[in-house]
Amino acid sequence: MATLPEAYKEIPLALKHIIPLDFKSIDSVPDSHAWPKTNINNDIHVQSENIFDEKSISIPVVDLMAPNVEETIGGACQTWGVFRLINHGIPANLVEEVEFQTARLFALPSELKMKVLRSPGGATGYGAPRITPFFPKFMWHEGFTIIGSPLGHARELWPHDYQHFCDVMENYQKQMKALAYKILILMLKSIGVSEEELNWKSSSSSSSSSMAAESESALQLNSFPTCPDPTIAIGLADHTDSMLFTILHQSPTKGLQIFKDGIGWITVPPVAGSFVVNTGDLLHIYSNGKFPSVRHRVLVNKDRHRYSVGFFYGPPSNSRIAPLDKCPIYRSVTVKEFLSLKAKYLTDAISLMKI
Ligand SMILES: C=C1C[C@]23C[C@@]1(O)CC[C@H]2[C@@]12CCC[C@@](C)(C(=O)O1)[C@H]2[C@@H]3C(=O)O
Ligand SMILES: O=C(O)CCC(=O)C(=O)O
Ligand SMILES: [Fe+2]
Repeated sequence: MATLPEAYKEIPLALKHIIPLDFKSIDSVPDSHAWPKTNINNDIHVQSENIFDEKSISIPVVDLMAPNVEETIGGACQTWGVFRLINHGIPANLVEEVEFQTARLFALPSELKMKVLRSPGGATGYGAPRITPFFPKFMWHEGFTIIGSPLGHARELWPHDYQHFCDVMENYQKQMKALAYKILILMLKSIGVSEEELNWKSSSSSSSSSMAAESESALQLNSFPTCPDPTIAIGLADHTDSMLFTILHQSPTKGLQIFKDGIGWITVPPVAGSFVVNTGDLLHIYSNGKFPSVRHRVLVNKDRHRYSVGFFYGPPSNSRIAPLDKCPIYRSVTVKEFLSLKAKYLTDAISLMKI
């Protein structure tokens, strides 16, 4: 039974922080969504006026079938917090279907999408990013979160035609879960931890079985509509993801950027057939700081509506994670507890965990 939604119940959001703008009816950026230019342009790598040549800086590539995969994953997580995953085994037609269904959902009229609005203490459904209350301006984004079956919401959206959407999203989550487990084991092996040493247990579970069977995940469909003035709007503001790691598919329009110390913002363009995997806060704690969660953001585009699909993978929310190290620098924490801290303190949540 998924308990992730329970983790959000205690942290209700105001409706103004959940309801996205009706982007279809907009022909200029309203003040509520207009960010001071410096917030977006003071960084090294922005849109087309780049100081850096995009081709000269690229993130590491991890080939899941390569013999040295463990080493490349470890290196990428340690120095970048992000890598491009190839040879992952997820069928291209499934990914295409997911993207198609994502575009189909966001193309619905705003009144219909509002029928499946995330509730203030809810985790699933349509809405603005959870990080919205932390920023002075709103983001150029609408999302739809799925945890487990999207049946209830899909029925509301398409009363006579919901099954295919559900089949595609459920199949994708199932395949992503298996892929995520493989990635996790490789990440841990690279820091000398074996599959048997995975040390979290769901408090409701009587067995001491490892993560293979016990995990919780969320599928986040992201929509970044075309924007009349991308120089003053932001798709997703600077953030780190909360779970262990995220496996991301991007539609063929760039927008994602990661922040690298000493360099600045680096664009991570979409490459057909690959996923982008990025480290999250729980992995940061679990690896005792060896794999820091990576800061990233999303820029928007004047002519192309961009979509992305993130699979957020983590331990069960009632389980406790403790750093895998003889000298832990972070205290142990339940996933639920960490998500509440993140909802209250955002970027400071990790430092609050320091011993
Ligand atoms: C498990 C989750 C991670 C996430 C919150 C969520 O319940 C599903 C949506 C995820 C997302 C996607 C956009 C950025 C983000 C910070 C947000 O507001 O919602 C992440 C959340 C997260 O990683 O904390
Ligand atoms: O759209 C993207 O490329 C990234 C989305 C993202 O950061 C997220 O869903 O947390
Ligand atoms: Fe993210």
